[in-house]
Amino acid sequence: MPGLRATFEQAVSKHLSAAARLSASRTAAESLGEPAPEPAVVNAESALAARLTTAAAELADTPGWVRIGEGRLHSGGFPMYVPFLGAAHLRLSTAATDPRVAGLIRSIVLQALATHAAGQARILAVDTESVGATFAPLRPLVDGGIMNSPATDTAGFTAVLDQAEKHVKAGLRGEAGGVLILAVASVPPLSETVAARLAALARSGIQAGLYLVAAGVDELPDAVNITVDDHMRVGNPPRTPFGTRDGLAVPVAFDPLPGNDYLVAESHRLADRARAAAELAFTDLIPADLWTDDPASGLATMAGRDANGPVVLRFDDGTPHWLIGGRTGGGKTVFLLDVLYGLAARYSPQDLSLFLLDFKEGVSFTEFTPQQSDPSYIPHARVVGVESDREYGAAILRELDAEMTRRSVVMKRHGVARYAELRAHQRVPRIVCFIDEFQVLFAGNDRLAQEAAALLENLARKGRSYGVHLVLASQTTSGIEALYAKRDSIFGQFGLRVALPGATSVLDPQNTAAQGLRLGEAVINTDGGAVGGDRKIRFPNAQADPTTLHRLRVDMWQRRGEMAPPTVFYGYKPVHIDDNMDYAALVATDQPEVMLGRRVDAALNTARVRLDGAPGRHISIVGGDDAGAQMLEAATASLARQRPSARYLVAGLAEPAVARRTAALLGESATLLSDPAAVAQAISELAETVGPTYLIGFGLDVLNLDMMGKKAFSTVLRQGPATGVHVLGWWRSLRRFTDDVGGSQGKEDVCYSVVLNVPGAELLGHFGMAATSWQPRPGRALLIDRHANTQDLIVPFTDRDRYDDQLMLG
Ligand SMILES: Nc1ncnc2c1ncn2[C@@H]1O[C@H](COP(=O)(O)OP(=O)(O)OP(=O)(O)O)[C@@H](O)[C@H]1O
Repeated sequence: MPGLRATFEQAVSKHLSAAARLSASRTAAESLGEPAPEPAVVNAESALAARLTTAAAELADTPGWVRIGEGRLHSGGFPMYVPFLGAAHLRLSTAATDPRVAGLIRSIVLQALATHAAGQARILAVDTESVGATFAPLRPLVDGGIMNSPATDTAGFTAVLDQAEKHVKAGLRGEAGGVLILAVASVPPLSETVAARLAALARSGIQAGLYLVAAGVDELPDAVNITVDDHMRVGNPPRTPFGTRDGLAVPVAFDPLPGNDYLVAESHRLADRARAAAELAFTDLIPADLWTDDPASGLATMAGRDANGPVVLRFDDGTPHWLIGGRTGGGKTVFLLDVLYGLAARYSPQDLSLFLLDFKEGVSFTEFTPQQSDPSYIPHARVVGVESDREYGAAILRELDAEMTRRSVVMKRHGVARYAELRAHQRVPRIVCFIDEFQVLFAGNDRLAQEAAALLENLARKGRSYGVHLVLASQTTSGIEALYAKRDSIFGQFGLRVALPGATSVLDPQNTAAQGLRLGEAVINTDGGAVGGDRKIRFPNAQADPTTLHRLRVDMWQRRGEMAPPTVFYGYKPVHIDDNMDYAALVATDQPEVMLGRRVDAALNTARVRLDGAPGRHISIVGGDDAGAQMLEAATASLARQRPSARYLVAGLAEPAVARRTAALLGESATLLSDPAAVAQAISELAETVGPTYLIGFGLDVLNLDMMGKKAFSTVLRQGPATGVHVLGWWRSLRRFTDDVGGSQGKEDVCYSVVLNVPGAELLGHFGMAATSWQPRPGRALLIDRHANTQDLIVPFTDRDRYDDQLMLG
């Protein structure tokens, strides 16, 4: 029987130690009924030995074979290996309540892990009759995430069967990564149902990457049967090269039990190895070729890996929006960089747009904007807002909402209903809008909060059809709960949850998967946070590899073509008129538009108001904040460029230094008046003047005009614009301003007001209801246009130094 001989040789080749090899081969030949090799036939024996040595070397590192003990031959022993992973299950007739069997199971588990590539094999342990004692020395495997906490009761055993079945199902679909070993050290008497489940697992396991080593069970299909009494006997292994019908002819002695220290140390080694293997490098997340993926059916990027392999996160119909939670310092910035670089590398800027908003000092988006020190940036970014105002957030949401409307019009025209179909007609990008500390949008529970909630809800509901995706993140429980409390219906749209260390409420309250997460780990749940839908991943630290990051960014930036840089809003930065492109472009005109600052709208337009001949064309700046003086200076500078030959009367009643600077800027066309009486006199003359003349009033509240003065001022305000006379004045008190314009009768005579640090409630009398939600804050102003009936948040033009000082102090 040459086949039998060959197979036995193969088995033996695996089993023999170098020392035993020659004598074992002689015995092997005997056991096959062949004539024992003549001691004299040294040449033949040497030839066999050489063949065995070669074969053994080839097989030495073959994963899957495990040593169970020492095969006993007449003339000595040899290491006894049996085929396991990749070939068969193992059934031991006695449970691990027999310490020798317990030792064997531990040994098999460790060998199975050791002969597989790190991270490629995992253990599901069951030990109901010894309360898990069999696996106790292997505890580091549990901590390393490659073994479960052993099931010690029937319920636990059932749960393990569920998991094994899940693995088999995934394996049969070709989706399971790695090998799963179901190590049953002991079980309670099996009910018929449970026995049938175990048998079914065994039958389908081998083709699906599940292997059982089961002790104390009566039957197991496709298993190498090992009968235990004084020693072991290896029964007929199925589908293996082991030959005889009765199994292997040699008895097998148990190996001596290794010490606990060895088991613990080996478990640590394997766990560490698995951890190291689970560690992806940032470069593993980035595809070899840039911008080759098609966004039609969704966006996908690799975020990290778990024991089953790489974990890919998607924006698609199943998980159109994501919700991320984690404490400060929990790794959110790093996780986001992984994801955003991953996406940006896969999809071109024509196929993916990024809108990035941050409402508190959190994630910084320097990678997405040109910096002075590094002009390269990720060209997918369309909007970047850092420490943004709620108003800016709402403006961006409105912009996205409008984009959905635009897309819906095109889709209707083509009679299609899905983004993928729209792409067949028009190459519009998918949009990912990331909002950090999104709950700030809802703060205040005012009109703006309601609008933001409604916009978010609409985007969350309809976004998937139009290729618009939201990623909301928060560091606080209350942040996440704010979303839930706002509209339950929004919460449900966030199918993909990412829990980073310290995350509390992104997962279902019953779901404890995020407990004990460490930095660099996250729980990914694609089932809306429900228990059981979790994958615990490790993600690489993008910041640890700045060189690669930079190279990738420069590469993308150089390919950006016509792609314009994003609109950038740094909420904490002052804006200076000298940096404003519109200011730089001003030319002389008799229809001047005075520039006051930057609007907090999606396009971050310059805030400008027209000073033409229509009634009310004056500007009041109201509030004690000395930003008022600086804004007036900037406004005057913008006016001077358009009206270089006009007359300017500069009243320096407050902030005299700024007033002087302003007069100096205007040159010969300016008259600086520092005395209230002189200013009052000038006003009465203005009432008779024909323009173009501008009164630039620093601290008009000082005037305290008498009856005549008030009358003259009213005349200037009411009739001035028609004759080319306009007032640009700063009042440090609202009361003085309303008084100077003649109370409610004069309200309409000044149609533009910029309110600084005057609380909204105080504005009611003069400006009406709409302005009362104004909350004064440094670096912001409310621009009220009475005639257009608008109130808009602006960042007023101020001096650079002032805010630099403040920032340094802060
Ligand atoms: N995957 C990782 N591997 C190793 N270290 C990490 C990983 N992710 C984060 N870290 C470490 O944790 C630190 C904090 O991470 P990160 O800045 O991303 O947190 P954050 O949640 O954004 O914090 P904050 O909101 O306070 O800025 C990083 O500087 C880094 O040292």
